[in-house]
Amino acid sequence: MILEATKPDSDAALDREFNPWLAAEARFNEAALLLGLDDGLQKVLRSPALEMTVHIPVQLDDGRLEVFTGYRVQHSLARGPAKGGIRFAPDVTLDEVKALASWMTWKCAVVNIPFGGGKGGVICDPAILSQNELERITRRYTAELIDIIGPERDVPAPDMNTNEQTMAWIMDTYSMHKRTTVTAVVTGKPLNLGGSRGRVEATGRGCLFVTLQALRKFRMDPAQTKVVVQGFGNVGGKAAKLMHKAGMKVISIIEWDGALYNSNGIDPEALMKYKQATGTVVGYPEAEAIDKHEAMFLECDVLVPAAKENVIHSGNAARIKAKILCEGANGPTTAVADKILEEKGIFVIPDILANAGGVTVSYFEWVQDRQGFFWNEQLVNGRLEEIMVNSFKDVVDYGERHKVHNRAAAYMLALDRVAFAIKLRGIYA
Ligand SMILES: NC(=O)C1=CN([C@@H]2O[C@H](COP(=O)(O)OP(=O)(O)OC[C@H]3O[C@@H](n4cnc5c(N)ncnc54)[C@H](O)[C@@H]3O)[C@@H](O)[C@H]2O)C=CC1
Ligand SMILES: O=C(O)CCC(=O)C(=O)O
Repeated sequence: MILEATKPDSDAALDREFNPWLAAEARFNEAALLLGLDDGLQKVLRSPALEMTVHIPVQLDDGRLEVFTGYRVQHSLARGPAKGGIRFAPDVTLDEVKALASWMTWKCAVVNIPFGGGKGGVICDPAILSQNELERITRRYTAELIDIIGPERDVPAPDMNTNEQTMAWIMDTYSMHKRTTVTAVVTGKPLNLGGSRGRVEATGRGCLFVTLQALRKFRMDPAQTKVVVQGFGNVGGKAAKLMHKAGMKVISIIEWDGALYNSNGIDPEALMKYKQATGTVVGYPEAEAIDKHEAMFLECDVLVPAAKENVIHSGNAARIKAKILCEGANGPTTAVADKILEEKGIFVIPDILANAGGVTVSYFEWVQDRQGFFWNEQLVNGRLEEIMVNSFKDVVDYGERHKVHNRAAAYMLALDRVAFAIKLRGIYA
């Protein structure tokens, strides 16, 4: 929601600013220029390797036949199989999936795991579909992708409105076609179907690890740290829970239908129980209701946008008061807003670093499936912490060395790693 008073000048400017593919390109261009990446490599990295659109006929519960449109984009395979989630939402577009796929390429490179980037989406509204309808959509979508996915090719995972159950259906459909059980075709599966311990909390836990590093850098005490979280789903819900456990005060939670405030801190586990019971955070008795459009601009130390793209834009970035922005969502900040945040001196932990805990534990899941040997949660979390802490240090040190902000540093580091792999493989000769 953009407030009328803060709308950018024209609808065309707004469209440009909010188009995720153009936003991804703007960040790519900035990093490529700073790196002095040659034109040929820029061309290779600029466009996705593969864009697939499928139209999926599915019978609805009432007998009607409906056709749903789905996408899978593989942006780069230079460093390994494509990796990235699948989202179900009514407003999915090919440009959005392309942007998300390219962000996966850079994200996997930032945390230095052996994957390229991919992403998928199906235009549908899970809120009005039954479980049976969702299962039929998922299975038919998977069947259409059979030739392009696989443990060595492209390994999907959950994203918005998809979950362990969706991954189980994908694994089963793929396995039926291959006539053997192939657990490593997707990650984010249920534990007893080849899932990894720690995956459900991994993205939020990764947000915690990088936030703790930022607090340490600025000599801030977690016990004195006030946090605002937007989006109380997988990423935001777990990040809030783990930050609360680490001693921080989660003073506000913002959801699509309302926001909550308590200056003494909200207990995210109690709120999650309330949300599971009622379907909403609205009406939670241990916090006061506040304006959901204003909550992001509260005085706080850490803001965690963990809902969707483009929530921080040219019309509102100047109003952010947080000292640290930990981007749990993909693309929550527009490229134009980057400059405003930089001028304000806000320390941004960019999405391709901040939310990389999810794909990191997905990598661990893929490894465990292929080994047929499963790790305990302590080992998963310990290895995740090591990767997130080292990656934070890599990005921040790189930025300080090259005198660029953290997002540019993360992109430069990632582009450099992917370009190096391309050169080594000799694709670019
Ligand atoms: N699930 C994962 O492992 C990863 C997810 N992400 C990104 O994190 C973001 C959130 O993903 P998940 O938590 O998985 O999705 P989710 O569907 O579990 O949670 C999203 C939450 O945001 C809320 N929300 C939607 N619109 C909102 C609005 N306008 N204001 C406030 N809240 C709103 C929803 O009600 C929901 O509770 C997405 O950008 C996703 O791409 C990034 C890395 C990994
Ligand atoms: O776990 C994965 O493989 C991908 C998660 C994802 O889609 C993301 O990081 O945006």
